[in-house]
Amino acid sequence: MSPLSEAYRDHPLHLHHIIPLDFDSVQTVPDSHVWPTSHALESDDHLSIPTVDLMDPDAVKLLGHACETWGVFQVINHGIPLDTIGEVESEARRLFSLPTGHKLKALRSPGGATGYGLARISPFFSKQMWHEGFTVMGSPVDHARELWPNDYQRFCDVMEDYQKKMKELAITLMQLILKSLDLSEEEISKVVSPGDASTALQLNSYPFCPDPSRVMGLAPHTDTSLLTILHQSTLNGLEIFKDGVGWVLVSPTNGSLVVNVGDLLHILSNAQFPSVLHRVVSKEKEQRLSLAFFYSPPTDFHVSPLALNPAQVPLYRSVSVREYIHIKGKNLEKALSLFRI
Ligand SMILES: C=C1C[C@]23C[C@H]1CC[C@H]2[C@@]12CCC[C@@](C)(C(=O)O1)[C@H]2[C@@H]3C(=O)O
Ligand SMILES: O=C(O)CCC(=O)C(=O)O
Ligand SMILES: [Fe+2]
Repeated sequence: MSPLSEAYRDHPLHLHHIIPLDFDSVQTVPDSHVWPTSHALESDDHLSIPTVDLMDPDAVKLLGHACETWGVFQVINHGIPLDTIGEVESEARRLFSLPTGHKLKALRSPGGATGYGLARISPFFSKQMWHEGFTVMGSPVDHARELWPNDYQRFCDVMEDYQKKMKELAITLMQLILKSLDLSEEEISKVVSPGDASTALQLNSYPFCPDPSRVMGLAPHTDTSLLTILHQSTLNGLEIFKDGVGWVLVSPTNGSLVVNVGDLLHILSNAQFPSVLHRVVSKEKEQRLSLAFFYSPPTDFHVSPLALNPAQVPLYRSVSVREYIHIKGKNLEKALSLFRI
């Protein structure tokens, strides 16, 4: 078991917060999944998040500016081949296309972090989300064997290769972003070391829905990471919350990746790079897929505000990644404020 999985073992969830609906068997949206409908109306699709070209000689400055003003940006020229993304998507589609009863063979265990199930944030909401996920931390072989006893190798190879490439990209992005904060090479290498990091890959599926305006794909949340690298398939649905504006749609563009600041970078940057609240609401009935890769320091790493100039005071106290996960599991969006000095 990876140290990151262990960090999630402390608060086992009830099975009804893990087992998704049998989406194939319903013709109408059950009451358990009906959310107040106002959310379907309020997004702004005229504004768009910044795009950063990783090959741009000014990438450091552009990334710093994007993190400061939006907390989220699209990255292009990121070096991840389109074929690689396509393969992961196709394996994810193969998994989510299995009959519900079959997918339940790989159900996340109550104290576990990996496998098939509802989003971890489910217990915080009285209505269920129109969502199913599959969480991978390193090798998915145990769960893949449960799904395909004789044919799991390809799934594992594709998921492991993607995590390796995503980790390299996450490290590159983190190094550039921390450079924009004026951190020294030495400080940067303490936060970002290729050898050890906590990472997770989340395959998200928002199944076909007879009435998309009444459901919530993924409820508003910030990620518990330094940063998250997201690939969305062709369908709209992701929205981010921008202060003074409201919900802003983030449309998928072919081959680009969405990067967002998570809570741990929020703390590390002393709130200069705020973590961004986001959600998934779709207007389409069709199934939507996304792939989210979460990058964090090792679980025993202590995160605290860095690179403060003499005029700045730290706004957050030091917290280990493990403790932050623990507090977030109990308090969700209040977690950050609990570490405020
Ligand atoms: C490494 C991570 C990050 C997790 C928990 C664990 C594995 C699954 C991730 C997600 C994916 C879906 C949204 C989220 C909010 C959720 O419910 O599960 C994420 C959560 C977090 O960012 O806190
Ligand atoms: O599906 C999406 O576009 C967003 C997924 C997400 O926010 C997550 O997995 O944390
Ligand atoms: Fe997220």
